[in-house]
Amino acid sequence: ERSTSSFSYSSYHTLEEIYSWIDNFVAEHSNLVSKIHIGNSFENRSILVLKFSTGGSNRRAVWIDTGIHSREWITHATGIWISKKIANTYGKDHVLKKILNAMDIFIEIVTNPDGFAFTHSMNRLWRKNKSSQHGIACIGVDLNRNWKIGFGGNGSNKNPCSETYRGPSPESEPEVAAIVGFITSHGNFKALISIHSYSQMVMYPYGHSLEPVPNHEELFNLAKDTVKALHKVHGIEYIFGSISTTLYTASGITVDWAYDSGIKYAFSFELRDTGQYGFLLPASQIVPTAQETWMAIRTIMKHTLNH
Ligand SMILES: O=C(NO)N[C@H](Cc1ccccc1)C(=O)O
Ligand SMILES: [Zn+2]
Repeated sequence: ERSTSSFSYSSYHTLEEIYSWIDNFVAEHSNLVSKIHIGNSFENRSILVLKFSTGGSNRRAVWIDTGIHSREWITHATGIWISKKIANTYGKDHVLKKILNAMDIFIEIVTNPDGFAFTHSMNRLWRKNKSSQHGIACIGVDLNRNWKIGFGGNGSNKNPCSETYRGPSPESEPEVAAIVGFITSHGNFKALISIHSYSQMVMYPYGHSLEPVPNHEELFNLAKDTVKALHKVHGIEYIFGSISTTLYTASGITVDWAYDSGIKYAFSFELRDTGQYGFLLPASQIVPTAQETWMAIRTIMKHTLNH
């Protein structure tokens, strides 16, 4: 379509529809939003990031990624809705105004484009990317096991047929290498939120070890405030804590790399629901889920701004 006004924020969309929405959205909000191409996927699709900035140069930055696991469709839909929310309200939401006067926000909506296309074409429950290796029959690497901190540890799998296959080496996957390159060369990211579904959780490092991170008390309290802000919107209950103690050991994950790279406010969300629909969350829950997730993200950004 020519504009985002005909785009339904309460529906799930294909890769093509999301990419054309991105172009329309940037065109309609060019004073605040720009599109950055940070790399290409294994199957050579563009990897795109939205940058929200009111000026300055190399300001402190917040990173948000959705869709690293392609079947988690509620996360892409949430990323789209939140992008529109930021553009629509940064002039009147005083907290958001303060955040954007001092920091930039980067949102990568389709973090695993090849896998996402595959969930529309062949397999709705595909999780991994679509990389292949000569002589190996099974396809795809779990992009939440390919990061270099903790790579190869317990909680990741060396079998290419596994859903948590870590890949041949750290950052072997272009979808991961693109983010590592971008965040590392930028050098001023202060917070990262990697968004998954489902289980309704707000979690922080480490996933690869039971050892608490140095600022674990601060992260515990911030996670508590975050789930409280989320609950206030529609009464949805989230649990929170470190990944390894709240869920299980997971190695080579996004937030452990981010934390180890100096991003002290690194979180992973698991959105709705708790298993009734799981990855097949009805489209009727997109807007409510995005509304409550926005208040959670806003809480973390506000804390980052003030610390
Ligand atoms: O896959 C999902 N949820 O979609 N989550 C689990 C647990 C998790 C979540 C966040 C960070 C690390 C680990 C996973 O195995 O990756
Ligand atoms: Zn996931």
